[in-house]
Amino acid sequence: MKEESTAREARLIDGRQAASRLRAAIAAEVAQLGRDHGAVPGLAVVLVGADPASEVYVRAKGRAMREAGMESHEHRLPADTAQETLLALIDRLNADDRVHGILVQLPLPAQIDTQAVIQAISPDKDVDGFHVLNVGRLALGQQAFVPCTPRGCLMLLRQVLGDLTGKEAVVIGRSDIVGKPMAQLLLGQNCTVTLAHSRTRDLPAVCRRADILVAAVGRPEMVRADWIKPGATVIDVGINRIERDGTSRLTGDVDFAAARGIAGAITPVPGGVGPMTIACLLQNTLDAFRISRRRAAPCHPSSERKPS
Ligand SMILES: Nc1nc2c(c(=O)[nH]1)N[C@@H](CN(C=O)c1ccc(C(=O)N[C@@H](CCC(=O)O)C(=O)O)cc1)CN2
Repeated sequence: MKEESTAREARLIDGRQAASRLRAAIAAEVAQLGRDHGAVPGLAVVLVGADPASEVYVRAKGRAMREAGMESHEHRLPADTAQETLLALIDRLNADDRVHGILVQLPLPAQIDTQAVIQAISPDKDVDGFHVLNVGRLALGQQAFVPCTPRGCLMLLRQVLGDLTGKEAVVIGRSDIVGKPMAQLLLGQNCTVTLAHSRTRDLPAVCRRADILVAAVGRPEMVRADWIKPGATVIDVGINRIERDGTSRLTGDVDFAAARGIAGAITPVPGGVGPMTIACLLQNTLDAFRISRRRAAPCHPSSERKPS
């Protein structure tokens, strides 16, 4: 007789499915905008050099934009592009009315100062949410463009847990792109947040406190099963390509196979957070489009002060 396993397995958080639902809803809104106003949201994606992973992501972004009925303006520059050339392109895109969002694919080649480029993007077109104004607005709890990966993580968490109030959340990794904005978003959801990093003392013990554990360190399978509180929700942001037994495969920052026996719910890699990053880029572009239309709208006569 076949022996039945009694081991409980964590619920799998399907990022592909969630992303595909979000993309379908965005496509429907874009179609409606076209019917009502004859207008199309547009995103400019700038790729400098030919990093193979960046090539894959930029192609995926262009495809997703077109599938949602939006315009994708791709700008590919050689790896030895001078910073002034890139800044001049950003200036042109800032002034282009067909471009509602601007994204410069990271990482950039070493001769370019990444911060100088990001800060040159108009904050109203900063669909990556990396401009200092959007970072500050997020920290103050104001309306801001939120970086796509943490925005996607929060959507998945809300889908699984609903209200996050009072939850203990631990974020491992303090990057500007994921760790820091993720911590801000969780604070905004009334979680008790610990932002842990490579110098955190007794990291496993800190992680074991977490109802919500977000791993964003870029170290393959660093988070072991005994770091996880039973029943916790685990979001794995890591995308690490590793070679094993002569083949290459993607793995996250969490030891998925072992963690699945302890966690309550967990994202896989691939198929978890990654697809949500691109879906949230579409959402941010649609948001940028709406903001630009509100700015351009003439003042409605009925809102003007009437003579007394
Ligand atoms: N300007 C930006 N640069 C970068 C960002 C960003 O948000 N803005 N994030 C990452 C890369 N990234 C988007 O650009 C990204 C990474 C992964 C995925 C994804 O869908 N991953 C798949 C696996 C894909 C594969 O096989 O390699 C998955 O996890 O299922 C999408 C976007 C760095 N740069």
